[in-house]
Amino acid sequence: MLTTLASLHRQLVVSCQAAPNDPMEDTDTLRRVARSAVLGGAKALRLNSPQDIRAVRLDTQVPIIGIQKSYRGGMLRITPTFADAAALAAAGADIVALDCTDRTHSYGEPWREIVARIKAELNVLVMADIATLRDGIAAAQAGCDLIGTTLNGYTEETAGTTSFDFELVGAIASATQRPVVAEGHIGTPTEARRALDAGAWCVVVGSAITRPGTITANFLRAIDAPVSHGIAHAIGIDIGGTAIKAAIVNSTGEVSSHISIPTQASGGRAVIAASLLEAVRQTLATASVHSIGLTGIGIASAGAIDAENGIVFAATENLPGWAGFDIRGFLAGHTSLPIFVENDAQAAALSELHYGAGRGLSSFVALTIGTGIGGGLVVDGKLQRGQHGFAGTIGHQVIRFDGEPCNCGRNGCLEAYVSTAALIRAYQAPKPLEGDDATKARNIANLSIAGDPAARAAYTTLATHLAEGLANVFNILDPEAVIVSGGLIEGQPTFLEELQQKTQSLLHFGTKRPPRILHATAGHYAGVQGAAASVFNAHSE
Ligand SMILES: CC(=O)N[C@H](C=O)[C@@H](O)[C@H](O)[C@H](O)COP(=O)(O)O
Repeated sequence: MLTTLASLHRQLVVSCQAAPNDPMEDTDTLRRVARSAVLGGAKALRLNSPQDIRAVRLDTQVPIIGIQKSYRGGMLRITPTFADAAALAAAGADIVALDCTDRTHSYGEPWREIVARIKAELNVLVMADIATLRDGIAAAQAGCDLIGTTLNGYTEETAGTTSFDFELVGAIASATQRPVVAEGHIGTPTEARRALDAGAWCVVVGSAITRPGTITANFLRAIDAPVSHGIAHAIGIDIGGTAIKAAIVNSTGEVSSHISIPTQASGGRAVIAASLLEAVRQTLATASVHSIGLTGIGIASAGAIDAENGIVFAATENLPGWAGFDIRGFLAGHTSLPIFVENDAQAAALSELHYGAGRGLSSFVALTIGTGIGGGLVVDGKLQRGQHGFAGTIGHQVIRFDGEPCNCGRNGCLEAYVSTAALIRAYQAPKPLEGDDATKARNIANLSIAGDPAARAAYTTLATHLAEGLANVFNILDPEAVIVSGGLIEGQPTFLEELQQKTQSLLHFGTKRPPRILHATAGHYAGVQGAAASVFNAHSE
């Protein structure tokens, strides 16, 4: 039996079954399908009923996983009794699989009893068909030899899952140390390979190989999808400290079906990840309802991002526990769409490049001013991420030696002088403002727009400090422009002009090369658009 198990390691098992009442539901037909699969290289088969097993055994000695499907009471149960298991073993199955989910079964015997009797009375391995990690752990404790993800998506708890859950495989493998069979919803060779790389012992593929009706329907779905006239769509997601924005974005930058979900950042990594998943699920569902074919999912997140691997390299306590999180790996367990991850400020720069003030520019720096300063750097029409994702971190250049404390732990960073908090500090109010920092800053912004001298003076202070930083940027990089954005400076009548003059006066040979400072035009959804742009960019490369 151990050699059977060893022979399956990293191999493909083909499930040769037909849906009830399908024209393929015929033992001789499935026998031929099985023979063909073995000729093609399948190292094992999964078959339903003693009858099919006996027929296929006449042709091949490859291991057979035997099941007895039962649909009594309208509910599918795999191998509901010990007698079923014994009949499968007698017909030639090497492995008997049975339903080990913890849902209530309206008929048959308790699965633990069946497992115990198979182990005591039959000379076969036992495979647990499960739906969740919890089921997998229980099955391992009950002594099952293999654990298969077969029923993920088919129980009430997991209903709605129509793609393979790569994360589940890894989680069961590490929690149980048992061989895990990746089974159910594996639609392509790439997914089969990915399941093995995610920790599966072997892969079972059924419908994608042996059900012509399902394969045909899949082709038709793609053919019948609305004509897109060359316009692609992607999901764009922007993870911020308070909200996660998500939308469907087309390749011209148009944003639709946008939603916003509270990040609940104080809950830490698991809670933020759950909010992210919810945003992805809702947007995928919307795309599906409207039959919108998606090219991929782009995620913009605060923190320094290892874009190549889709991992958060470093993050501040605005997103507690976020540092080190494998965003791509996490989402890959829930969708087969390709996933791209960018830093949020770098995504905003991408958005300006493709859909905003950066169109037609080949080199620029885009800054977003808010609770801090985010920056993105574009050179020769390409976003520069740097070796660790930190390129464009304009906010942490020191402009005052021993100056104001910065939240990075140093003193005198530009960000300590140009931010929401800095604006509030600079505002010498006749009477103190009410509310939280965001409310206070909004009030100052409105007062300044209305011409209030104290508010205008606060903005002048901000411009004076930002000019120090921008002069450095122009001196070091000599870009075509700097593009600035952020609610704080939107609609401020004289801010940009003042900033431009102050920067020029500090700049080396400033009169010969007046710095070009532009307002961003991508707008409120810049992060979401930029995240989607990273998907389209990857496809055009
Ligand atoms: C839920 C259920 O009844 N699963 C059955 C189990 O044997 C089969 O119908 C599936 O075809 C098999 O699991 C392989 O999955 P997929 O066909 O998605 O590759």
